Amino acid sequence: MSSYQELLTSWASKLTDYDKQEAESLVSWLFEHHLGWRRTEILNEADVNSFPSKIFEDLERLKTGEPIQYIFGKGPFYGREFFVSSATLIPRNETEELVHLIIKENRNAGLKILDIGTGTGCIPISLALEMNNPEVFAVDISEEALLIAQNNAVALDAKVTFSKCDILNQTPEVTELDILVSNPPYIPEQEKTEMHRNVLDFEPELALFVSNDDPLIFYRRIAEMGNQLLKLNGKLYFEINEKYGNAVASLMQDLGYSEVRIMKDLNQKERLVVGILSI
Ligand SMILES: C[S@@+](CC[C@H](N)C(=O)[O-])C[C@H]1O[C@@H](n2cnc3c(N)ncnc32)[C@H](O)[C@@H]1O
Repeated sequence: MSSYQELLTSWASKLTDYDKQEAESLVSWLFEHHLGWRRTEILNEADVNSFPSKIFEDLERLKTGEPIQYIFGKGPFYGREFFVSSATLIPRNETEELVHLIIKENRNAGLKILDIGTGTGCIPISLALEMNNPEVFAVDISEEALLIAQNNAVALDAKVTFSKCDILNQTPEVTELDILVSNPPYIPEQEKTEMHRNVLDFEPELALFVSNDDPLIFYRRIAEMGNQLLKLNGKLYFEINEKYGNAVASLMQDLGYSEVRIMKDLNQKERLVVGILSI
């Protein structure tokens, strides 16, 4: 028999890819998922022999650096659980901030919105459920991702129209938009070497990387498309690589967007750029 804290410490020490705090948080998530234990509960003793075998399998997967969201097949975003798969990015906290900003700044009813590169559908589904009766569309190049996004919309009872579109070569068939939003791939290939292996080995390359030669390719293409797809005074919201705030902002200004703002996330990193189409 071991105490909760002893087990937590001993299992966390096996997750050598993570710092102590991260590892303990992952193990406490494992305990909650498989055993219904909450971290706040004080358990005097636990009999490891009574644990379901799945928890040991999942611990082995965690040890390889596999993100816990892929192991469980779901992850939290803006107060809801979203299915994830190896074809989708795991929704991030920065993206919750993007969603929060859009909700806060757009209170009118019936706004027409398009999300480009939707992944799990976390952005359009959250907007569909939190905003005032919007009409929401979303596209992605990946059919597997679109299937997951569609499942999320059904499970969460959100009305979103999904379609397949390669936005580097096609234009979505949705016009007169009030809001265009995207968190596109934005990591130059050269940054791979600096990345943690739980991202590199498990998250889809298609969702993450752009060529070193043209890291802003998605931003330029989407901002250009915004000229056709947005209404006059429609808004473009981007999540960005913190290194490219000024470059994305000036590209937007050149393409006819005004009141362009670069905004910081809670970690004080430049993560969002917003502009209004004014030509
Ligand atoms: C950084 S992920 C963002 C996923 C999701 N919006 C989120 O914030 O969690 C970028 C998404 O863009 C999609 N994507 C990549 N290339 C694309 C293309 N040419 N056309 C459309 N979508 C693309 C990927 O499949 C991926 O789902």
